[in-house]
Amino acid sequence: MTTKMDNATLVSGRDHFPTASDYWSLLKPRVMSLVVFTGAVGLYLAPGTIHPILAFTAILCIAVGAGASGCLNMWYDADIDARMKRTINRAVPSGRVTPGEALGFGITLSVASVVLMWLAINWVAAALLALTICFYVFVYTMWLKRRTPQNIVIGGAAGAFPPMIGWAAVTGTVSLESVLLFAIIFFWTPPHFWALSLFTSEDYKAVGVPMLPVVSGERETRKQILIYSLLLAPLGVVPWMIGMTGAIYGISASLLGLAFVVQAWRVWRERVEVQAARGLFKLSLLYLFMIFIMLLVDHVVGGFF
Ligand code: HEM
Ligand SMILES: CC(C)=CCC/C(C)=C/CC/C(C)=C/COP(=O)(O)OP(=O)(O)O
Repeated sequence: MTTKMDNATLVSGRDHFPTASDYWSLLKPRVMSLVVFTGAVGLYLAPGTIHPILAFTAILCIAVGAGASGCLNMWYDADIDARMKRTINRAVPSGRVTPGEALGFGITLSVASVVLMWLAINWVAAALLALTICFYVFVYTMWLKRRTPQNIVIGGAAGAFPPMIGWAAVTGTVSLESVLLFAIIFFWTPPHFWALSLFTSEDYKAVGVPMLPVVSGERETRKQILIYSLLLAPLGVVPWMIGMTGAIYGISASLLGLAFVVQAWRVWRERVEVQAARGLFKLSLLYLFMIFIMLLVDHVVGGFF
């Protein structure tokens, strides 16, 4: 008896058609949820008003554009993802989605998100979204990731744009406040990623990706993590200092910054101890989430006084 799967194999030469969940996984949904959240907060904080349906559309465009760029990243990196423990089960290297399907999906969603942002919102937000997608795909993924240990610092800028996109969706402009939100994520990204790379550097080494611990060693990475954390902590408080937020945010950001520096210091002192690095990676996610939550809370509560 011929089963459904046998028929599929006969027709296509493969034993598995991609499911909706395979396509969903191409959007890197967990990572992108925080990206989209920072974009939504940028939109909410921006001065001015936007119709709720347009606000929803703008956030949807950021989500789809972010997911699409993650998909193109996984299409391009399928060769190295297939040789790393952390990524071997991704949809393309495991064969659940063909490279052609991933490429088509990523391009279609990228173009759709930018065009919709342009038509429904404004050209500044659309241009910033297009720039972000191109930065992640061309500058980070295709150019810097495999060439320099500064890949994260320069290429990581892509992940910092979403609040500026959200802000521009309301105002049609780029302003000091939105650049400040960009800067916070920009300085957050190196410690976020290098903490992780301290305990996954063997993978990167095996596939020849020049992440900082692979090229400059663990000690230098721990030093760089501490330096960026010392820059990030005060930067996180600047929105309060320039009067963009109130004390609720200012005090929260100070405490979060302090916790970040203390953990970065532990990573620096405890050398090969992976627990501290794992702790810093987790704290980095909590830090960024809480910073943006507190921006929201401060804005909402501040509005009552
Ligand atoms: C070049 C910049 C960045 C690099 C290289 C990077 C790298 C990574 C890696 C390798 C992971 C592990 C995820 C996995 O297992 O697939 C991760 C996790 C994560 N990253 Fe980043 N990241 C960057 C920027 C960002 C940005 C800008 C955000 C959000 C604003 C972000 C949010 C997250 C989240 C939420 C997770 C946890 C996902 C989970 O629980 O599986 N990352 N990051
Ligand atoms: C709106 C918009 C377009 C947003 C894009 C946001 C963005 C660039 C986020 C970067 C997030 C990320 C997971 C980078 C890791 O790439 P990697 O290839 O080093 O990680 P991997 O090894 O897990 O694939």
